[in-house]
Amino acid sequence: MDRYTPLFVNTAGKTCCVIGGGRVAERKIKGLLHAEAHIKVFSPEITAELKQLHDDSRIEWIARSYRNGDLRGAFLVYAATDHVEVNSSVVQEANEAGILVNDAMSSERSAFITPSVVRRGRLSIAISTAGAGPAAAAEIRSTLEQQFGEEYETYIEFLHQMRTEVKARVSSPGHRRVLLRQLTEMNVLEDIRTGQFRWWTEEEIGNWISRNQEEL
Ligand SMILES: C[C@@]1(CC(=O)O)C2=NC(=C\c3[nH]c(c(CCC(=O)O)c3CC(=O)O)Cc3[nH]c(c(CC(=O)O)c3CCC(=O)O)/C=C3\N/C(=C\2)[C@@H](CCC(=O)O)[C@]3(C)CC(=O)O)/[C@H]1CCC(=O)O
Ligand SMILES: NC(=O)c1ccc[n+]([C@@H]2O[C@H](COP(=O)([O-])OP(=O)(O)OC[C@H]3O[C@@H](n4cnc5c(N)ncnc54)[C@H](O)[C@@H]3O)[C@@H](O)[C@H]2O)c1
Repeated sequence: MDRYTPLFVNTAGKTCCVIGGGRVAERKIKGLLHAEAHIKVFSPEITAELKQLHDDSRIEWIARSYRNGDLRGAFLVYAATDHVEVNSSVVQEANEAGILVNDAMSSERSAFITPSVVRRGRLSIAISTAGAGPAAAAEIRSTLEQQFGEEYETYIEFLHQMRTEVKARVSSPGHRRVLLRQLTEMNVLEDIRTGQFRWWTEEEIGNWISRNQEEL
């Protein structure tokens, strides 16, 4: 398969099962933890870092090999063992139960694939090569990380704050659209980069909205 539908899935509080506890499983788990999923790991052994997460009660660990039935109640499933037959059984159970599954050994068997991700607060840029070259995806991530620096976290948070206020205070969709477009035309990113940015108070936001609305 060479064409996929990109999605951003809300996994907060949802049970996600990971079969296997090696380096690859650890990477998938860190991504899931970032998105506040409830993680159940089935694996006889796990990495030191996963052991620490388990000791800190951040993940659930079932310290044994995978058994048919383990996926009951799962929202998403990741097969990340080093045994192709185990991964295939996991995929089969998930498919029969209608649960979306990722097989770290095969994009062909996977219902979804894991992208490489640039994270800047609310901004996520996900990259996939449709399984053709995961290392290339990671390299492209590195390039994009240079282009989209840490300043984007503040920038996007500012836009979010302003958009929330505009939505609350301006009822006309046409006016909202014009105001929101004006926001992206301001030099906020440059101000953040040069250390001149400061957060606006609620009063300042209100004044900006009134001033700009008068001009519409
Ligand atoms: C992006 C990333 C996300 C993540 O895992 O979080 C990810 N792989 C990453 C790294 C990576 N993977 C591999 C290497 C070693 C170098 C090499 O072989 O190239 C490295 C580099 C490294 O480890 O540094 C080997 C590898 N990967 C897969 C196979 C099996 C196969 O292709 O059949 C094999 C061969 C195994 C073997 O030969 O034994 C399969 C998949 N890997 C995917 C994702 C999915 C496709 C993504 C896409 O569409 O591009 C897919 C299909 C399934 C999935 O896992 O969802 C993450 C980078 C994160 C980052 O740094 O940003
Ligand atoms: N998708 C990717 O990003 C990617 C990257 C590199 C490698 N891979 C593939 O993923 C596989 C796993 O890589 P790794 O580096 O994490 O390997 P690893 O050997 O470090 O980890 C394998 C894990 O699977 C567990 N396991 C083995 N049999 C099991 C079973 N029956 N039930 C539950 N858990 C079981 C082991 O205890 C171990 O924790 C590799 O063999 C390779 O084919 C995928």
